[in-house]
Amino acid sequence: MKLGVPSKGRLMEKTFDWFAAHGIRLSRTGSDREYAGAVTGIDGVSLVLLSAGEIPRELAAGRIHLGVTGTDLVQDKLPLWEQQVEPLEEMGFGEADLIVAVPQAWVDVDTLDDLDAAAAAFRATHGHRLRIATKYHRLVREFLRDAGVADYAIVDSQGATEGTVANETAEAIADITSSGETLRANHLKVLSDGLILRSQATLWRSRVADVADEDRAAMAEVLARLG
Ligand SMILES: Nc1ncnc2c1ncn2[C@@H]1O[C@H](COP(=O)(O)OP(=O)(O)OP(=O)(O)O)[C@@H](O)[C@H]1O
Ligand SMILES: O=P(O)(O)OC[C@H]1O[C@H](OP(=O)(O)OP(=O)(O)O)[C@H](O)[C@@H]1O
Repeated sequence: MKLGVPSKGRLMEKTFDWFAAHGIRLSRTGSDREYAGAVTGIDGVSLVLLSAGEIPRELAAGRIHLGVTGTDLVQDKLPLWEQQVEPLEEMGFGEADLIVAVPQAWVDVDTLDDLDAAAAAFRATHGHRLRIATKYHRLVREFLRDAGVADYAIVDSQGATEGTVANETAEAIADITSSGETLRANHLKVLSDGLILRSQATLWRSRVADVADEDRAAMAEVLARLG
C-alpha cells in the first residue's frame, strides 16, 4: 500500500512527527538529495515522497492510497474533489488561510463589493482588466464568481505572489497567509470578507485507488492506528 507524503519543506517534518505519534515511523533513506523513504513499525506500507502540490493528482489517479497535503491544494487541483478523495484526519499543522488582498494604499477598497467597483473603474480607465495574481485558479474563480466580482483577470503566479503588485504584474493577489508578515511587508491588506478557505495539512484516502488483496491488511492497520 502506498502512502504519499511531502518530500521537503514545512510539511515534511511535521508529517513525520505526526505519524511517529501514531506509532508509524517514516524516514528518508539514502543521501540528503535522494527522494527515497522507508516506513517502519507497520508492515506492507511503502513511502512515496512527492511535492505537496502533486499529491492531490496522485491520489485522484489512484497511484497512492493515502496522502498528506493541504486542503487548499486538494480543493484547488481536483474538480469535484469529494468524489476523488476522502479526508481522514486533519493533522493540526500547515494551517494557513487563502485570502484576497489589495494594496494598503487603496483606502476605498475594503470589501469584495469595493473590489468589484474598483475593477469596473479600473477597466474603464486602463482599458484592460484588473489583474489578480494567484496559483489557486479554481478556488479564486469560484469564490469571486459567488461574490459577484466580475471584471478581473487571473494572472498565474507560482511563488512570491505578494511581490507581483510592486512588480506591476498584478493589482491584487489571492494567496495563502499564515502569520501575515509577507502581506504586511509587501504593503497589502486582506479584504474584510476576503477569506476564501482555511487550510491545514490533512491525511486523505484515495477513493479510486485499487486496494489489492495483499494491501487490505496494511490499510486496515494504518486506519486502526489513527483511530
Ligand atoms: N506560511 C505557511 N504556513 C503554513 N502552511 C503553509 C504556508 N504556506 C503554505 N502552506 C501550506 O503548505 C502547503 C504547500 O507547501 P509547499 O509550498 O511546501 O508545497 P509546494 O508548493 O507543493 O512545494 P514544492 O516546492 O515541493 O512544489 C499548502 O497546503 C499550504 O497551504
Ligand atoms: O503569512 P506568512 O507567515 O508570511 O506566510 C505566507 C507566505 O508563505 C507562503 O510562501 P512560501 O514560503 O511557500 O513561498 P512561495 O512564495 O514560494 O510560495 C505563502 O505563499 C506566503 O507567501
